[in-house]
Amino acid sequence: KVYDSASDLPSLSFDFVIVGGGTAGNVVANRLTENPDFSVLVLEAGVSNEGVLDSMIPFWKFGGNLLGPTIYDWNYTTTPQAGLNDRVLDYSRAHMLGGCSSHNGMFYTRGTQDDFDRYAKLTGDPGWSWDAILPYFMKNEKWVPPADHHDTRGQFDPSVHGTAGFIQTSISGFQYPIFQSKVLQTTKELPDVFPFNLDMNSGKPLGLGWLQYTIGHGRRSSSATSYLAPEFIRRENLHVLLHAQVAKLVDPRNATGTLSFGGVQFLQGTSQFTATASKEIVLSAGTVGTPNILMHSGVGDQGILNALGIPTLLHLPSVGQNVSDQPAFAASWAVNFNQTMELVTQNTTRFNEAFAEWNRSHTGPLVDFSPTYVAWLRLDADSPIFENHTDPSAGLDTPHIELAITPGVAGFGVSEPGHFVGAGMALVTPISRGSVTINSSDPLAPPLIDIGMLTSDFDLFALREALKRAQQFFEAPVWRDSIIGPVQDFENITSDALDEIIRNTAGPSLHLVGSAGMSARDAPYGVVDPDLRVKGVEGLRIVDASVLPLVPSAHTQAATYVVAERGADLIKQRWE
Ligand SMILES: Cc1cc2nc3c(=O)[nH]c(=O)nc-3n(C[C@H](O)[C@H](O)[C@H](O)COP(=O)(O)OP(=O)(O)OC[C@H]3O[C@@H](n4cnc5c(N)ncnc54)[C@H](O)[C@@H]3O)c2cc1C
Repeated sequence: KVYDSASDLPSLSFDFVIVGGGTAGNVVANRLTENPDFSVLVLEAGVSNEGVLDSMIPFWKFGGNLLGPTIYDWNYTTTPQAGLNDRVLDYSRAHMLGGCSSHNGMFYTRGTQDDFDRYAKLTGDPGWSWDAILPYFMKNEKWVPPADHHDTRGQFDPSVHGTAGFIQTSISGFQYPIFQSKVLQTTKELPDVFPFNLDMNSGKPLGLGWLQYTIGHGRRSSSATSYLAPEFIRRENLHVLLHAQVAKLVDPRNATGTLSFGGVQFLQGTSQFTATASKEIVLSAGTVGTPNILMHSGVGDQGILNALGIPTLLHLPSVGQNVSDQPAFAASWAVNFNQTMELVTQNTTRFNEAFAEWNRSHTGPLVDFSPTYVAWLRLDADSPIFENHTDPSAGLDTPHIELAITPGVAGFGVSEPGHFVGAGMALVTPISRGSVTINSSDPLAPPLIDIGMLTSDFDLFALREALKRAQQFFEAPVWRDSIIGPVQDFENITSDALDEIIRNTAGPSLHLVGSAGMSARDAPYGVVDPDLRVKGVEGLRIVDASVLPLVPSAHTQAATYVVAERGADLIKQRWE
């Protein structure tokens, strides 16, 4: 059941308390309550996703309405980013059931075999390898036909997808035929740079292929709509409390010589409550929320905690450190055909028609976030940057660069009239690192989010290369008759001027990971062991994107879902 008020809960004592009803937390809640003997409380600070149209309609303009400042977002900002000319950026984290899966861009990209094999190596646990994790991708996924039921043969590889899982995935369900044929023709004209890849979720994504989304039947599929669907939320042993912000873990004990916590303190309005877990507390508050709670509970770097007068219960200096996100920017080109997203974004009548169609049948131009192909590319092996930097990618089948090719303006900042094609460019293997830390002893004060963006010259170099590849893409012969010109002239500027443009316009992909990274059991760094148990604490696990020690070369929700599916299995193995 979902509750709005703590006073309606049947009790404040459960077997498991999960902090955060987000992308990962709801997976764990569902899986644990498959066992009728386990009682579970989920504490979610945010609001319900129920009936929130902006969360249901995939088209980017709707999800965009949920980003800050709104009640659906924590409305965080970063610290001034030195690599971005000291700009302070909005840093969105969802404040609603389903977490970021309720308001993200829905790209469904798993990362590479190399990424997961590297997690296995770093943790010393083969259970995190690609082969061991693949069944969890399958368990999470329910592949469905696109909204328009077009023939998808040759657009994906069914053998690498799950059809009986929870999160619905599909290919774009609205067609832009001129754009599509040109994109596919480009893979034929420039096969060395942009070879066609049938399925970017096979573990080997290099090349260009059809993007897959966490969208089913024209609607967003989130951890809230799936793992907390009515048939699950009905379970007698599952309790989800909204508007419940966890302040810290309380009632520390040391009876067995190892630290444990008796309860979780949370606030609803001005009232304070403590929920207890007889088996385990699971932190699933995300890469920003989880380290924040740990530090306010006295688990973190002693120096930071001492300075704020927070008693250190466990000196764990890696808490909140080593975070990374993928820097991104965008470029667009004006075109002379009108089959682009601007058909609806720049024409109110058509937009209203599309909205009416979506309401009627969940079909039409609003069924995709921004119908897209993605090219996953490596930097040239002989790039001069490798003279000073070791390749940060996990292996030779892992991309450095992502180009999201869209039938419309990319970056969403351009409002001039016309029709466009665009490239969203990201560096998916950043070297720059940042931190999530605190500068107040008040658990309700926002944490300090320093994403360290573009502090490595490797990252800047890679973004410059990404732009070159995007230019190369739209210079292929097939585009010649249709490109009118770039929205921003990157051709006739110096490389210093280009760096300035990047530093002034690049932003985060919002794929933050690493603030509670997993490491090998005996490693002198890291926050959780390969079983996701907080090192040095009994009865406390972390199951969310914060445990990924390095960002996968992809968008991060799919990796978060498999962390959650495996995390739930690890917890069950301990208690069943
Ligand atoms: C705008 C945006 C677009 C994105 N686009 C994509 C995309 O297209 N594809 C993709 O793969 N990834 C995307 N991502 C990233 C991806 O969504 C996240 O990596 C992933 O969802 C993180 O899951 P999580 O479970 O770690 O955290 P979350 O989903 O953020 O869940 C954490 C939950 O904990 C709650 N919480 C936090 N603190 C507390 C507290 N103190 N007490 C109680 N509850 C608390 C939060 O309200 C939230 O519901 C995007 C992210 C954003 C923000």
